[in-house]
Amino acid sequence: MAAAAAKASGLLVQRPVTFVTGNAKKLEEVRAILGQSIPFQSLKLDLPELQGEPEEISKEKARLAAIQVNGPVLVEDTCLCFNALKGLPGMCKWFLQKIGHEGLNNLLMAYEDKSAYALCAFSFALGPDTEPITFLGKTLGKIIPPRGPTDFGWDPIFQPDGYEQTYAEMPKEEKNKISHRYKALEMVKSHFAEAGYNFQTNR
Ligand SMILES: O=P(O)(O)OP(=O)(O)OP(=O)(O)OC[C@H]1O[C@@H](n2cnc3c(O)ncnc32)[C@H](O)[C@@H]1O
Ligand SMILES: [Mg+2]
Repeated sequence: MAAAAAKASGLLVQRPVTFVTGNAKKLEEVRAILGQSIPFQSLKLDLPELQGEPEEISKEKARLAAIQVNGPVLVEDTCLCFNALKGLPGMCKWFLQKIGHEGLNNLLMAYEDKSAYALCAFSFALGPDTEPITFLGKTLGKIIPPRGPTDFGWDPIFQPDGYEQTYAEMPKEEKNKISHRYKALEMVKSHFAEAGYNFQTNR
């Protein structure tokens, strides 16, 4: 709706888009994936670790971020989901911090099925008074004992289907071509192109 309105009126949005996250590694990937395609500024803010369905968490993050920024925001919520556990643990930041890579492997010890998926839900809101729109990206893979650098979340224990390397072992450019985040951002890009937003980059 908001997108259609923006297009129909050739809406010039008086503010830049702000990507809100407390996670520097996410920001790095979003920058690399978007390049110059969507100019944005970033704001480091620790939004609450909400519970619920990924799409709903992401939308709520966007609502909270739009209130703080009082302008257009982009946020994302990412989770690692185990098929044997019917999509759990869903993974919030604290869960990973407490249980660690080994704990996550142990969770699956009792199951033969080690398959999993990484799910990324981006949400975009034009401002505090508009309903956020959500874009999902999903990459299938499996959970393995950790391999590779440990600087980004659960990357060392997630091996995408069709690859012999974990996300952590892959060159960044490779991850950014197949990742859950990349797929969701492709949809964000299409939406922005279709809506024809014209964001002002200075206030
Ligand atoms: O401020 P936000 O954007 O919420 O940043 P966050 O670090 O809290 O991020 P999430 O709640 O979306 O993510 C939950 C956990 O998943 C981790 N994570 C997110 N994306 C990841 C990726 O692409 N690879 C590995 N771990 C990731 C992240 O480090 C957290 O520990
Ligand atoms: Mg979070």
